Amino acid sequence: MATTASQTGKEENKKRVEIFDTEENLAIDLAKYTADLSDKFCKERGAFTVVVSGGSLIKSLRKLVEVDSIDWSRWHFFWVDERVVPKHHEDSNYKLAYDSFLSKVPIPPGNVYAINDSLSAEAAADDYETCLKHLVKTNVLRVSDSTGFPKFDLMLLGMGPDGHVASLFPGHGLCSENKKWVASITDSPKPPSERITFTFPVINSSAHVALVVCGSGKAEPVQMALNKTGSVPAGSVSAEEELVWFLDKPASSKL
Ligand SMILES: O=C(O)[C@H](O)[C@@H](O)[C@H](O)[C@H](O)COP(=O)(O)O
Repeated sequence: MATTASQTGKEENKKRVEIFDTEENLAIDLAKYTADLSDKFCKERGAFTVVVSGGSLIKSLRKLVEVDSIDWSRWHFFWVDERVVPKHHEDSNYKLAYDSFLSKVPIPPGNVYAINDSLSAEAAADDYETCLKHLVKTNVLRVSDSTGFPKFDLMLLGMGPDGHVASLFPGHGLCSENKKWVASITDSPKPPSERITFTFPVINSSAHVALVVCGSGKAEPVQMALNKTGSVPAGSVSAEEELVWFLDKPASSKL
């Protein structure tokens, strides 16, 4: 059972907060939310562009693999950030998503866009950006009319205990990067230190963003992000259609 903040009049334009008694119920609702958007975009444009983070978000996608109605052949799958390690390294977000999700659903392998793991962080970021620009040219990926940045249909993001999203960390200069679509970082405070990450203009040009946050250890940054009582990167996340926060009770305990 979820409590929607919009029922309490807290809804701001294009932002909704859903609070769940358990992570299990959150995962069930997240699967339905994602499947509904997949149906919508597959009907509207014959494709569905989905971006995931690493971390515990992938575990919360487990119920999605049980949804029979999804047309996986239309999915195009991306990462909002990735560690610059070999694809099958234990720190790889590709490996994390493959083992828990991609290996269980029939998304065409050519529609799964992993980084080129033979490149340096900087070259891998440029290479990923080139890949996105090609997908814009071939109309797989839309561009936002208002920002000119790529407009993914759905981003499914986690948030760190310091309020970071993707690999955009508090106080890091990358949080204000407003030209690049994909940037590299070599001093990530969360190991491993070398990563690539989408920038905020790309994240915030998404049609839909789901910020999935569980556990009492994140209650403080959730409160800071939602009540604007402090600046954490997650507080800067927005979406062109709708941003939905999926919280379990412990993560919402300071709201
Ligand atoms: O590559 C990464 O490290 C992730 O993309 C990162 O942004 C993650 O989403 C947060 O750190 C939350 O991770 P947890 O949910 O596991 O705390």
